[in-house]
Amino acid sequence: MNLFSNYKLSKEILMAIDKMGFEEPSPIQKASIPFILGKRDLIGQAQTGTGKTAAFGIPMIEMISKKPIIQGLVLTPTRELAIQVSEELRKIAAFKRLKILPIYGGQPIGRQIKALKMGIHIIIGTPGRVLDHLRRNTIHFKDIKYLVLDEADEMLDMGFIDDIKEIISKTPNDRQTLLFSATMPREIQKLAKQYLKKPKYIAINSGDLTKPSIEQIYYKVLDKYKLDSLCRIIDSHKVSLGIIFCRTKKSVNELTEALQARGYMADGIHGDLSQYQRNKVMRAFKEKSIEYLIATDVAARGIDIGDVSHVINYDIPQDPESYVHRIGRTGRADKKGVAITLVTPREIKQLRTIEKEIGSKITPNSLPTMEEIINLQQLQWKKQIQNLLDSNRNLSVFNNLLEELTSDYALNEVAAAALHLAFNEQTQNESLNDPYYFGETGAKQGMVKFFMNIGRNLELTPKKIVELVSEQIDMPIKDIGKINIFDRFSFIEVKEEFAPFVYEGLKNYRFNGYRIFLEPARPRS
Ligand SMILES: Nc1ncnc2c1ncn2[C@@H]1O[C@H](COP(=O)(O)OP(=O)(O)OP(=O)(O)O)[C@@H](O)[C@H]1O
Ligand SMILES: [Mg+2]
Repeated sequence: MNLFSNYKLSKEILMAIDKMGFEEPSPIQKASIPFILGKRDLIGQAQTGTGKTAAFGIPMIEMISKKPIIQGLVLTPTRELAIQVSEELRKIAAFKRLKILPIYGGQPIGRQIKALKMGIHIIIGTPGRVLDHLRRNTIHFKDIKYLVLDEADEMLDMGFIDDIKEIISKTPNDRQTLLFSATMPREIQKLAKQYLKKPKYIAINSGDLTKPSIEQIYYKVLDKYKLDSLCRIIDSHKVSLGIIFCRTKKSVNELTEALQARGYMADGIHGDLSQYQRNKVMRAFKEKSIEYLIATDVAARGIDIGDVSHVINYDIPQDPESYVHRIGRTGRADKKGVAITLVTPREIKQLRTIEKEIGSKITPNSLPTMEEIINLQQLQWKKQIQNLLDSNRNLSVFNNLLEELTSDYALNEVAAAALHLAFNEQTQNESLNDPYYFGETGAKQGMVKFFMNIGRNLELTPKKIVELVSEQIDMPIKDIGKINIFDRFSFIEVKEEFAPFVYEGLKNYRFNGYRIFLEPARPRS
């Protein structure tokens, strides 16, 4: 028996829920559906991917009458989310046959005006475009009974607040108002009380903003090796679909180009692209014709694509809320997911702040070595070769070539050379991540000491060494530790968490053609 039938829902709605494959209500649905049916205002907070859309969608669609006037309004912060929410609500309303229309910027307004004349029941819109229609008098909200702010904290955030206030002022006072988000900062709750009548506050797992089904890890990387590090990371994980977040539109463009040039199936999305392009990229990603979606925070909130196995913060998010929403694009409904954050030396503090705010730990991981990646790739090659051989595909075009080669070389030599060529030059790169020693080295507690031999770089003054080292690790050395210089031999002692950066930044460093030799100080025996 479908557990949704415990609620006072009509047959049309229950049939739709059944068809959507929902067997039992999620915790936020359990808590909100009866409450909303009871006509009360509500602030609902529950983790990402736990069904907040249906939590407001089911009772709202239940209560809306078939009379063809606009009775429901859902506001969302982005166009992609408006499209997605209207798709989900259409499924819920499939048998009741309500007309549901997304209206958002970037779409020809004429087409929307025409559609609005078709007798629409529910509008899902972005604030700017909704306001545009209100001002043109092409939309009327005097019969609105239900107003939902999805991603309420984002919606009420400074940039949107005036638009939202103006929209709300055009709706009747006796409307029911519902706010939903995975994050609900305290200020927002206060502000919300202005617009809600005696709202009930429902929070599911509010102490733990992120889901245990999302594995959270981070890698320490240096800015100059970021792209390389990213490639190593994604090559060593089994990514089925990945969203890679960048801070700016420019870095989305640059990373997209760099990944495409390296043969990854990647495409970018951000607010400066045409809506046509944005829709095209989203569709390609959903259909899996691209594997990596490179995005700004425009894709951070609400987007629900079930098979996203990995979210990668190429640039660390600006605030803990953004982190929560970004990583919530994976591990949705009952699925598992992996969230990876790249952290440069200057960003360590920010990572700690995020950890503190979200109330869970982000585990450090070390970059896979070249050897590990080669092993992994060899496995993939093996599989591909086996598949090709098993497919009985006709490969006779190579017979002549093979005959010529095998008259001079052994067959296994020829095969190995062919594999080498196919396998490309990657094998020649050196590892970025040789293991280093973290033991008792005479370093102070919580510090790691490296032995540094500057070879015959005799013109290196102590001041110059400090300067060069700071430059290489992208951080003033005085901020993270110190250097002791004794003639050609020196020690660098740094806080433990910065040790990987120092090692990665210095171990292959050359000055005037001489390599600076760096090795972790051995424990005193
Ligand atoms: N009761 C249910 N049983 C099974 N699947 C469900 C149920 N409710 C919702 N889902 C599915 O779970 C997925 C996530 O739902 P939804 O997008 O509403 O999450 P959300 O809580 O709004 O997340 P976010 O905070 O990221 O916006 C959707 O694909 C939805 O269809
Ligand atoms: Mg949502």
